[in-house]
Amino acid sequence: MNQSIKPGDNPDLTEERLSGTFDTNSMAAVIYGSDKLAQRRREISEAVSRIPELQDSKPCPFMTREEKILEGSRKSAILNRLLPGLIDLDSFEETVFIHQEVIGIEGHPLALHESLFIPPIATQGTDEQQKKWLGRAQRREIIGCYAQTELGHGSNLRALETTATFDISSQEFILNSPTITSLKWWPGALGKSANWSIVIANLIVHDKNHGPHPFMVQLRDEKSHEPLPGITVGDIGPKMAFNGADNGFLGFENYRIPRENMLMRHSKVTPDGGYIRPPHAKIGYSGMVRVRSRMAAEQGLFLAHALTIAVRYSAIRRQGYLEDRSREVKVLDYQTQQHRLFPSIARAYAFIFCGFETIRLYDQLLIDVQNGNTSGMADLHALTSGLKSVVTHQTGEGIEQARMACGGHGYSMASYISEIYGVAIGGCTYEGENMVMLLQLARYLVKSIEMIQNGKSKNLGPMVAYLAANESEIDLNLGPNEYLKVFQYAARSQAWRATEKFQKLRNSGMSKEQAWNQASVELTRASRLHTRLYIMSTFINHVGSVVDQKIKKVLIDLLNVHITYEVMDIGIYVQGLLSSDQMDLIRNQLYVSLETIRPNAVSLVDSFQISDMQLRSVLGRRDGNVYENLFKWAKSCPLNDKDVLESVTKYLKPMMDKSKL
Ligand SMILES: CCCCCCCCCCCCCCCC(=O)SCCNC(=O)CCNC(=O)[C@H](O)C(C)(C)COP(=O)(O)OP(=O)(O)OC[C@H]1O[C@@H](n2cnc3c(N)ncnc32)[C@H](O)[C@@H]1OP(=O)(O)O
Ligand SMILES: Cc1cc2nc3c(=O)[nH]c(=O)nc-3n(C[C@H](O)[C@H](O)[C@H](O)COP(=O)(O)OP(=O)(O)OC[C@H]3O[C@@H](n4cnc5c(N)ncnc54)[C@H](O)[C@@H]3O)c2cc1C
Repeated sequence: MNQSIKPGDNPDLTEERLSGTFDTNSMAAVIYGSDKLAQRRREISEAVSRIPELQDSKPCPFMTREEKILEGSRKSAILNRLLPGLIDLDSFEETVFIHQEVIGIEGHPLALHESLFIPPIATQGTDEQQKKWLGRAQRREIIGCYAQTELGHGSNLRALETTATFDISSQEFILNSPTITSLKWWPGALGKSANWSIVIANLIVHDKNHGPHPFMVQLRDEKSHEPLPGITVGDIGPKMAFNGADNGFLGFENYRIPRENMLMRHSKVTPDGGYIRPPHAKIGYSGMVRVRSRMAAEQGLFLAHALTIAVRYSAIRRQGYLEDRSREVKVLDYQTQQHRLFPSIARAYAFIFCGFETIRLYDQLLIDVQNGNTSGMADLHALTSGLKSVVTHQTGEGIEQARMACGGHGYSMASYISEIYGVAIGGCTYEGENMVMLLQLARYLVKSIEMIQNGKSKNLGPMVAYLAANESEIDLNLGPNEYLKVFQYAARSQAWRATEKFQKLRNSGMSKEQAWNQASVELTRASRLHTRLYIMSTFINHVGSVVDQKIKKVLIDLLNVHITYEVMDIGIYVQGLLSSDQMDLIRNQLYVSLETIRPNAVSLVDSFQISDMQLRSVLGRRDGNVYENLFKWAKSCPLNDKDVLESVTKYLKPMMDKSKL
């Protein structure tokens, strides 16, 4: 049963919910990993909805940037007081969720505090450093951010210019931004809110540059909040979206911090200027791997937001006719609309399933690394580099399709889809620009193929073992595992094609760097296919593990949408494997699977259980009563406070009065 049905709802939406074949609470439990987690989300939403001071003071699209930051800060402060009674304070998921629910997706002063400031202290700080700062940060006595990117450098960490030079005589590091391009640029919450930051700077000891390292740096006075002497800091201005966050700039001029402020769990500088290397050269990058490992689930949820809006709206929007000329049809009945939306529903589920898997893998890696075992770092770096790139790109595409699926009203901020889009596509850039991260994964794929070429296939990890197989024929009786083989074929042949191109260029005498550059489009294609294969196989495994038969049935239907759509989408890569008859068969299976999933479309998006408060969309309202609320929303727009605006009295009226044309 669909748990969203309530009296007074739009009957078209109720009809859809009654046609669903499964229990949406049970599906939510599968989506969020357990009945308890799904239940906690519902309880938190419910509790928040009963607290008047946590409600939006007005719709976000009617707020200026200053109002958004003020509103985010107001709610953050109230939440900090109320959190102990509302959530499990030890749960990162619940903390993120409640902020999302109460403040929304446009960012807020603490947006980076939990995800990029606290984790490096907890994982890269020594026990004493944790004792000194972790409690203060968790109680929010200080607000932090993560300052790595510079005005002139982001993707290439090795070119960062900020320096932290060790001064033995005073036992301090001296921070400097030697050039305009070395100004830190972009860190969220840095602009106006944070008073502390993790700063990534080149560690220089005895004139030797040891590369980027993390430092705990106080930026502002804890009483006055004024920037401390030697610090230049401010906001970088409005962005495409995410304007509730104050992304900032930061410069240092001979700014001194104690030696104990370098995070020293892994790399160390001793009082006499000795440098102790970390157990793995890239361990300082692990904060980024953590965020990337969470991005698939986050992005899947952004896509889920847009689809909840578009699918619900498509069920109440009537336009045009099919057979019955007496009543217009729901636009959701058009095959084109289904083709536009249903494969994205499948992707949202797939991304969330993958996302919870990579979060689990990261948590395991963290335990391993704390125990001195860094052997899993390269695998997870490669996997999360590809995943963040593919998922953010496809999420952006899916959200834009959802907007177009809502016609004209999709373009209105009342739909809220443009904000969701703007926030989500930030992910194509932050935590590593997508092309750059695809090329990181490509390094791993090329190395794997070189292992096969050197007769060491048995050393390949399970994720790349398929690169050594030799599939040349596929049974026409296509089930999920045959689709997987088709995808393996595509990913394998592209990985070999790209590697061989790189090797050929090398053998022609080209430098490694030039050959890599000349092969890079092919290499990124290989990375995308590898990642899409991983997403598909995780989806198949996840559905296989579901116990509830009604849920399993609909997830198999959704999986059929996914596998047929994905294989059609990569048709060009499987021409050598599949005949045109087989391609036709798959195409027809896709159309059948769209029809099969149609009665469950609304229930599938309802199962994400995104509350109206969190969705902030007039079009996506749970009750489907869109038109009267669109009219209310438009009337409440500040432009309608007066009938005659100054723009008219001051300019247009005099122009019309004087016009001689
Ligand atoms: C609905 C729910 C919403 C929830 C709510 C969300 C709201 C939404 C919030 C928005 C929040 C935004 C938050 C943004 C926060 C930032 O954006 S912070 C800044 C992030 N910046 C980046 O990601 C920079 C990207 N660049 C890099 O990471 C590095 O420069 C690169 C690309 C990895 C290259 O590093 P490099 O040191 O030059 O290394 P390179 O020579 O390429 O490689 C050397 C070896 O190291 C290996 N390696 C590199 N990195 C690693 C690693 N991490 N681990 C292991 N090995 C590694 C390589 O694989 C390579 O191995 P081999 O092939 O040699 O075996
Ligand atoms: C919303 C948002 C929030 C952010 N928050 C933070 C934060 O909190 N803290 C922080 O430190 N930073 C933050 N950032 C910065 C972000 O991490 C960087 O912008 C990102 O890492 C990309 O780096 P870049 O801007 O230097 O891009 P560039 O590297 O300049 O990219 C420009 C183009 O060059 C290409 N390119 C670059 N290098 C290569 C290469 N080696 N091979 C092929 N192509 C290449 C890219 O693919 C891209 O097409 C944020 C950014 C955004 C948008």
